[in-house]
Amino acid sequence: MTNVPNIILVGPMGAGKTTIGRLLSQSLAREFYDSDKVIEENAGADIPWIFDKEGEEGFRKRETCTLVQMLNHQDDRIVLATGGGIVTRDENRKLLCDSNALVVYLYASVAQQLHRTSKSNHRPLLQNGNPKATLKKLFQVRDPLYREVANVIVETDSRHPKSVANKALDAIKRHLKTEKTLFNANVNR
Ligand SMILES: Nc1ncnc2c1ncn2[C@@H]1O[C@H](COP(=O)(O)OP(=O)(O)O)[C@@H](O)[C@H]1O
Ligand SMILES: O=C(O)C1=C[C@@H](OP(=O)(O)O)[C@@H](O)[C@H](O)C1
Ligand SMILES: [Mg+2]
Repeated sequence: MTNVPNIILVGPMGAGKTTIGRLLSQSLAREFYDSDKVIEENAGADIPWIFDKEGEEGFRKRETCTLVQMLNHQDDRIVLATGGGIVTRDENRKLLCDSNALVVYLYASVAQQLHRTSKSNHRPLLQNGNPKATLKKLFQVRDPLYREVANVIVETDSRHPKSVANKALDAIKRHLKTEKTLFNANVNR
């Protein structure tokens, strides 16, 4: 599938962006990047450390720089998994919408987000207070923002990662086919 543009995955914590992104990159024989990992490599420190020393604002600045860096990537087309908060800055949403990338929103219910994030402690926003209430609050604010930037939405609840990756690939192909049909219809008008 050489005609598939850069693929960028957005969605809440625990939607499976990192996991599905890696699987998609293998299916498409592409480089895989995770914006959180790139931020950590650039900073020489992990995300909990960045939140602790620079606050969320410091992390968001680094996240925007990383998004710009990844969108300017000169190599072959890539698959990029983002962090769940990438859509919170207007600037980032504009970057995503103005890019040629195909943006996939991996949807997960709050119950699934909670279940899938409960096994790890590397997400600073879920370390204090009530994780369920936090995820619910974030989802209310962010779900419309994910929808605003997405070309394709893939539901991930009660599915194995491999079937979600296959479902995403099918949805991407369908989207590209529709775009091509619309383009041809306009050209032949
Ligand atoms: N579709 C899925 N079904 C079951 N578990 C999943 C699914 N997608 C991801 N997971 C698991 O959920 C956890 C969080 O996934 P991750 O890819 O880190 O999410 P994100 O990057 O969106 O925060 C991991 O343990 C992963 O193995
Ligand atoms: O939702 C968020 O604001 C965040 C999500 C995390 O990434 P994942 O969505 O991959 O967990 C990471 O970027 C950071 O902890 C903040
Ligand atoms: Mg991730």
